[in-house]
Amino acid sequence: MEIKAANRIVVKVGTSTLTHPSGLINIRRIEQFVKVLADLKNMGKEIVLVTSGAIGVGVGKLGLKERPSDTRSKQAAAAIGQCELMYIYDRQFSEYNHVISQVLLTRDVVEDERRCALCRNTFSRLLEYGVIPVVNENDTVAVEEIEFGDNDTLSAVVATLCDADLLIILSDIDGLYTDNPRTNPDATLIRAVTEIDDYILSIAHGAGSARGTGGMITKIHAAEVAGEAGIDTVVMSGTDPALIYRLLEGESVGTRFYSRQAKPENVTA
Ligand SMILES: Nc1ncnc2c1ncn2[C@@H]1O[C@H](COP(=O)(O)OP(=O)(O)O)[C@@H](O)[C@H]1O
Ligand SMILES: N[C@@H](CCC(=O)OP(=O)(O)O)C(=O)O
Repeated sequence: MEIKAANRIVVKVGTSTLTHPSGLINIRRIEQFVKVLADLKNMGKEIVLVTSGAIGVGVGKLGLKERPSDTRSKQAAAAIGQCELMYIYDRQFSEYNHVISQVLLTRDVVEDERRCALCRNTFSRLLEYGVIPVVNENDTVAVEEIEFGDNDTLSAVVATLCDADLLIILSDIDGLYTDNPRTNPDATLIRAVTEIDDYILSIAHGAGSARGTGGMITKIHAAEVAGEAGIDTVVMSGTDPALIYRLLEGESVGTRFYSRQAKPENVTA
């Protein structure tokens, strides 16, 4: 599918895009980001937002000096931060007259047919109502993402559950490079990936900052999960949210992972 034609879009934003190096929320970034999503909605697109940041916001609210390293404290911080995070989004989206909803999930919902169907029903009705679902992991009942990872895999699961046309993963880096550009200055950006093979898996490494958790490898796994459902994934920088417009206008932005069903004819990886 041409990116321009994508109508139902899942956008995932991570902690390192939403927060300053201090760990506190990056107000300007969130404002710009919400404005772009609200505008896309006004253009007729259906938007589902998968957002991290609960722990970061909770840490700020508790006045802790740094992000805790033990799971129990991270769960508590997430529980505290989640409502503040939703309050921030609700206030921002309300400025543009958009209604949001909170959906807390665990990525294993897809393993149970009934739970999977319940999630699908909720998403489809929310989208019919014209609401923007705002999704995060339920960190009280699952700890995989806060212990090992990120919300990247969750975003792919959500894209599948919503039958999305496109998954956009906003990162602190502008796409997949031939090596981690933070450690190898000669690494170059890969514009298109038509197959997630051993080479692609070998160049994707872990997180690059104290606030990032999954790194590139979890984004590749997310692209794999989405790809199996016929959904393309774009990994791109979240630094300038307005870049999403350029992507949706058809410009080559970030790294595009083509799903199995959507291999283009003239793309070189
Ligand atoms: N091949 C690669 N190409 C690009 N970034 C890579 C690669 N391997 C590892 N990385 C690291 O992955 C990081 C992005 O993931 P992460 O730190 O989890 O942040 P976020 O979830 O906000 O995108 C990059 O900043 C970079 O340091
Ligand atoms: N669900 C948690 C943690 C998930 C997390 O750190 O993900 P990410 O920032 O995408 O690597 C939160 O909202 O803080």
